[in-house]
Amino acid sequence: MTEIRFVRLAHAQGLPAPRYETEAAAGMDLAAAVPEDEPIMIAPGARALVPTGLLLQFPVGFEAQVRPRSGLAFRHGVTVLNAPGTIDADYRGELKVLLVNLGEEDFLVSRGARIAQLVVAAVARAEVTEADALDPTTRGEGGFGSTGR
Ligand SMILES: O=c1ccn([C@H]2C[C@H](O)[C@@H](COP(=O)(O)OP(=O)(O)OP(=O)(O)O)O2)c(=O)[nH]1
Repeated sequence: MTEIRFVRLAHAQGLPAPRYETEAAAGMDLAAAVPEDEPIMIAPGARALVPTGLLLQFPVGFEAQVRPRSGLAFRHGVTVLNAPGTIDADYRGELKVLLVNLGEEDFLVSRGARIAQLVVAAVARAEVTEADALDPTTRGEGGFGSTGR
């Protein structure tokens, strides 16, 4: 199994560590590391960068994706603006979650609220080469609903 190491910054002390909630869950919930007395208010249409107080390390060849939680999206219209957020294997900064409120009411992010989930995934890296032409295919330039017409 891939090891994902994390460091908890001072403002995340006391919050639950990222972990899989069920045996085969794909994502680990991320908790908001905002001060108890300073929740973040996200007005309708507004966005906020929410700290998690976590530094992550995982092997090269993997990424971590920050994805929305469906319950928050369904109940409040709150989602991850840049979903899936990409956490690079060489990033050593704090993991942050960019939330947007697409709902019609203010949304309050309290300390410890589970705001998003983290999915670790293998990534392929490609060697990029420039060419004069590409190999022909049956599809050719067809796209955007071209099949079945
Ligand atoms: O939701 C996110 C997305 C990114 N990051 C961190 C980890 C990632 O490795 C780094 C850079 O992200 P990205 O490549 O998406 O940002 P960019 O806008 O292209 O900035 P940069 O020039 O720093 O790559 O920011 C987060 O903490 N949360």
